[in-house]
Amino acid sequence: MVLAQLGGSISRALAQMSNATVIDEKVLNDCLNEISRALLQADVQFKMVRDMQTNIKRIVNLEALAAGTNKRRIMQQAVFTELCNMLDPGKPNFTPKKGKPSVVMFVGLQGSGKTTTCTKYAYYHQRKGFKPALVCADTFRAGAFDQLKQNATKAKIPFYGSYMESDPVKIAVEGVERFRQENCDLIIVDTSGRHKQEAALFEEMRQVSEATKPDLVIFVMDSSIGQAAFDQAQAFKQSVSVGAVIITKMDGHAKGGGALSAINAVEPGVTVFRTISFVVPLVCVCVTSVAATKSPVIFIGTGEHIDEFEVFDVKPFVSRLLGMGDWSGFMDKIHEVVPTDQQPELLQKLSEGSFTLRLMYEQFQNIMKMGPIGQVFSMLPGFSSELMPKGHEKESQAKIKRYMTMMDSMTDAELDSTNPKLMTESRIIRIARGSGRPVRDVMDMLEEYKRLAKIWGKMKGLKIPKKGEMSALSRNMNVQHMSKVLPPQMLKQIGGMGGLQSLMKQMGSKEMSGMFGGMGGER
Ligand SMILES: Nc1nc2c(ncn2[C@@H]2O[C@H](COP(=O)(O)OP(=O)(O)OP(=O)(O)O)[C@@H](O)[C@H]2O)c(=O)[nH]1
Repeated sequence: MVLAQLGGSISRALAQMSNATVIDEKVLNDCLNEISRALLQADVQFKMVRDMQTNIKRIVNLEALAAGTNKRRIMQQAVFTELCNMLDPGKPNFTPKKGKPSVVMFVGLQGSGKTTTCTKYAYYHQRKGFKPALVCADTFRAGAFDQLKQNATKAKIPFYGSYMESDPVKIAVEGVERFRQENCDLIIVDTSGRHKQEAALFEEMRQVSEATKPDLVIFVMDSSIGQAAFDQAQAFKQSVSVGAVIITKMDGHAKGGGALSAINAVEPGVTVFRTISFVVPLVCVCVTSVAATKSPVIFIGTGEHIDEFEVFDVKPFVSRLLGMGDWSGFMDKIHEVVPTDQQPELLQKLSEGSFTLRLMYEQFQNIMKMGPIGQVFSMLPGFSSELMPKGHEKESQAKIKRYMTMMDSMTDAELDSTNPKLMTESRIIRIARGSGRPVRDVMDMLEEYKRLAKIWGKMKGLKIPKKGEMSALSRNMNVQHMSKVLPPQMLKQIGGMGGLQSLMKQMGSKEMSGMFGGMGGER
C-alpha cells in the first residue's frame, strides 16, 4: 500500500465516523478497525497497531466524556496524536554545524539506496552552505566506488576512495583525515551494504565506526522492506550506535508502515511510554530519560534524483498523510526552488492571490532548472500532483516545455493578466499558430493555468515570512485562512473551525501556540 493510499484509507475511516449521527462504542470500533486494517496492509507491525488501538481507546473514553464534548474531534485528534507518536521517538537528533567538522557514517542493507542517499545528504547540506565531502568505504560492491565518485563529481562534492585498497577501515580513516585537513565540515562515510546474516560484514562496519568515531550513524532503509524492517533495524542498532534513520524510496511502491516498525525496533516500547505520558503527565520524566537514546527519521528519499530528498518532520508528515497539507514544507520548498532574488516578489504575489501566466512561466523556468514541481504542490492540501505525476517526469517536463513555447507567443498583456476572459477564441488561435501547436494544446495550457491559479488564489491574505523565518509562517498563518484553503470535507472531518484550531495547536510547536494567543475572537 503506498503512502497516499494509507492516508486515504485513514481519512476515509475518519470521514465515515464524521457522518455518523451518534458516536458510540460501535462507531469508534468500526473506525479503529478500518484504520488498523489500513496500517496492517501498509506493513505496520501487529503489536504497534494493537497498541495504537488501545491507546486511542484510552484517550477517547466515550463513557467518561462529559455531555456536549465533541467526541469526533477528540477521536480525530487522538488518531493524529497516535500516528505522530508512532513516528516520533522524541529524541533531539544530532545536527551538523557549519564550520565544525562532523563525521557522519551511513549504514544499511544492500541496495537500500545508501550510496544515493549519501550524495543527497551531502548535496542538501552543500546547498545550506556546508562544505561536505564523501568517502567511499564500500570495498565490497565493485561498482560502489564509481557510483559515488560519479554522483560526487556531478554535485561538485570532494570525494575520496580507492580502487586498489581492500581495507575499508584504512580508506575511511584516510578519507576522514584528508577532509579534516581540508576543513570540510561534513565528512560523509559510505559503507558496504550488508544483510543481518553477514556477521563478517557487520564486524567490518563496527570497525569502521570505531576507527572514524562518527558523530552520527545514519541507518538507511528502503521503505518497501515491510515487516523485515524491524529485525534489520534492530540488527544494525545492536552493532553500531545508530542515531538517525533515513527512509528511501517513499515514492512509488513504498510501504510506509515499514518506517513505523523500524523506529520501534530502534527503541522498542517508545510508543507506549509516550502515550502514557500523554495521559499521565508525571510519566514525562521517564519519557525524557528514554528519549536520550532514541533515533528519529530525519529525511526521506522520494525519488532517484539528487534533489528528491525531504526533511522528515513528523507532524507535517502525518498532516500530509491525512491529506491536510504541509504549509511549512511548502514554504520551505518555495525558498529552495525559487531563486533568492525572485522570492520576495513571488511571495508578495502569492499573498495577493494574483497568479498570472507570466508567473506560471517564471515558475516553469525555475522548475526546469531546479527540480520537480510535484514535490512543491504535493504539500498543498487537496492537491494531487496532476501536472507532474510521479514516474512520468520526462513527459511532464516535455509538457511544460510545450506550455512555455506557447506562452512565448503571448503578448505582455496576456501574460500579465489575471482575467481568464481575456483569452478569447481569436487570441487562442493566434497563439496556436504562433507556436505551431494545435488549438487543443493552448486550451490545455490555459486549463492548467486556471487550475494552478485557483490553488494559488487560495493563498490570498497569507502573511509573508521573510527568508530564514519559517517559523514566522506558523505565527502569521491564521486559522481562518487555513479554513478557506482546506477542502470542506476535510474541515468537517477535523471538527470545523474549533477542531482546526485545536488541531493546529496540537500539531504545533510553541510558535503555533503563540499564533493562537491573540485569536480568541476569530470565527
Ligand atoms: N525510486 C527511488 N529510488 C531510489 C531512491 N534512493 C535510491 N534509489 C535507487 O535504489 C537503487 C539502489 O541504490 P544505491 O544507492 O545503489 O543502494 P546502496 O544501498 O548503496 O547499495 P549497496 O552499495 O549495494 O549497499 C538505485 O537504483 C537508486 O537509484 C529513492 O528515494 N527513490
